[in-house]
Amino acid sequence: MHTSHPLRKNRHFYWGIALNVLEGVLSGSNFVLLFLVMQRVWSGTISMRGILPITGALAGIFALRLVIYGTGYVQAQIGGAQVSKNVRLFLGDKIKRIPLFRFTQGQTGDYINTVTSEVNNYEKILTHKVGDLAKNISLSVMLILFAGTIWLPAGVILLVADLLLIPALWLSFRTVKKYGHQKAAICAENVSSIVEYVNGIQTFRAYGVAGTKNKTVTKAMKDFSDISFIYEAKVLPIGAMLGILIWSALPLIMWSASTPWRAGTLDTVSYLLICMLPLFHAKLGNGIFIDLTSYRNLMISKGQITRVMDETEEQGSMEPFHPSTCEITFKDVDFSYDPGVPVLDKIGFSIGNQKLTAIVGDSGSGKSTLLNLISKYYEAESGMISIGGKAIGNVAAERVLEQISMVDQEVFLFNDTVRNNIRYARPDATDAEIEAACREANCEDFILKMEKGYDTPIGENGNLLSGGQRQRLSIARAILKDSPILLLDEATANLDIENELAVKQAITHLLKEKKTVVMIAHTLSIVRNADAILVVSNGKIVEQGTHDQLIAKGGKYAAMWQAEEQLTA
Ligand SMILES: Nc1ncnc2c1ncn2[C@@H]1O[C@H](COP(=O)(O)OP(=O)(O)OP(=O)(O)O)[C@@H](O)[C@H]1O
Repeated sequence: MHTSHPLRKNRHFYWGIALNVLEGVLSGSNFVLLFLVMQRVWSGTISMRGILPITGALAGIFALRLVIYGTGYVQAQIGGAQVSKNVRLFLGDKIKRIPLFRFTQGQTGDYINTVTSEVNNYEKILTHKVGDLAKNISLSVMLILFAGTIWLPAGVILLVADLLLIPALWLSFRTVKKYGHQKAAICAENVSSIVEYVNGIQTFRAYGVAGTKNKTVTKAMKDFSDISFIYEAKVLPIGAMLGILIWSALPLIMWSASTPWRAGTLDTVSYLLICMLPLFHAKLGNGIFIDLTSYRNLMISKGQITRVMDETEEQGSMEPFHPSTCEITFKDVDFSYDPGVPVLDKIGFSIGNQKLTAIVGDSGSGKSTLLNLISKYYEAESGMISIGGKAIGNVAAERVLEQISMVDQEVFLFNDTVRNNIRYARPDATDAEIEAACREANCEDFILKMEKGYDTPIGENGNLLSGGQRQRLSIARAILKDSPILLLDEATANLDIENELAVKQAITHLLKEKKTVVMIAHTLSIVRNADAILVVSNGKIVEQGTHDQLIAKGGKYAAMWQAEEQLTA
């Protein structure tokens, strides 16, 4: 998709720099003209006719600088915007290939921060910093050369003053290295905590913890301002010391040039001018110091961008994956989210092709983890998972997911119309197909009651809908996708009776088609008619069979069944 590396600078950027250098040189030439005027004033040869060409030249240079500045600015902006557009496109594409589990490891804030702030920072380097540096450095060189031409030692003194930038930058770069990375890490945490706060605002408010949670966000922000303060406090003295040392070129030149001036080998105008130049030169030196320090700081952003660009991508072949059957087999599968804390322990079982298999077990026993592994949300540590006899370890998650529809507790909806939210399941579906799926999923009633029916926007993450309505929309998506495997996390317990019935009816419609269904059941009544039931406990399958077989066995399932019967009696 991208022919060159997205961070590569383009010709607009180089044009921007070249024009900035030219502008710096032209600003320097003002001093030459000033020198000529001062010489004439001093020698008393100033006349209107003599001053006119100089004023004309000054005006000409001013106009030229204006044009060059404008063009350079525009070129740098275009160049920077193009690079940041390419970087953002590249990162967007890249994020698609980063293994899904990375997004649950607190990386989301990091990615958002990289794609937004860090890319902005990098753009700032290209559009402003490098151009400013090019201009200030070329003007500084002009001043040194001009001072040196008038009286060589003055040029040497200014050059030595500029060389002081080397130790000063060495010190400031060390500070940037030490605190800049901390600053970047805290900034990413900041974004994570804000994203979490905004996403969870309803829950936080519902439980009255919006204030407490807000404190977490405020703390994250305070941490950021603290580290920024420490950083500035460390860099500031270096800059101040450098400023004083560069400025000392003024008394030094004034004093050392007074000897040739008194001896008459240096004329008064030259003496005055080389005494004035260090003032401008010192200001430039400080500017260069500040710009290079912040350039180095902004380069941390480039490092962050490169880190995301180089992240390990999802492994697995993108070849089409069409298993002949949809029998799902786990063989000796081990898995842990955190190293050393096993969640699944040498688990093995088979889910029949086009059969309804229910998974039951205690909370935290590993039921959702099984679905996470089938959908390649996570990878097994060892052992083999296969679909239709084909190991999915070597197949890209995208390809495996083409065979799977998921209906789980967390329904993600886009800030778009009802129709488009369903269409994501199958982009080429017709309106009639979408509406049919919604009818099957018991959604039609509430959709048609909405102001614009299927074309009603449902707000960010569908926050204009109830929990049951969201679940039914996710079932409609699964019906529309019509994939051969269906992974279902039945969670109707937190719905009101009306919604629970509507969702259960929708699930019954969903199960009408012959599919391989793996259903996590939180209530056992729903699994009575399953072809097979797997009972999970502590990351192991402890029992399996039909409802009747397991009841007859009188083990864990039978105990769970009895407990539920007593509860509903
Ligand atoms: N992203 C994660 N990171 C670390 N540990 C996790 C993660 N997700 C789940 N776990 C842990 O793995 C274990 C199994 O979790 P899992 O969600 O598979 O259980 P479950 O049987 O589906 O539970 P429930 O019925 O409550 O949904 C639990 O101890 C849980 O704390």
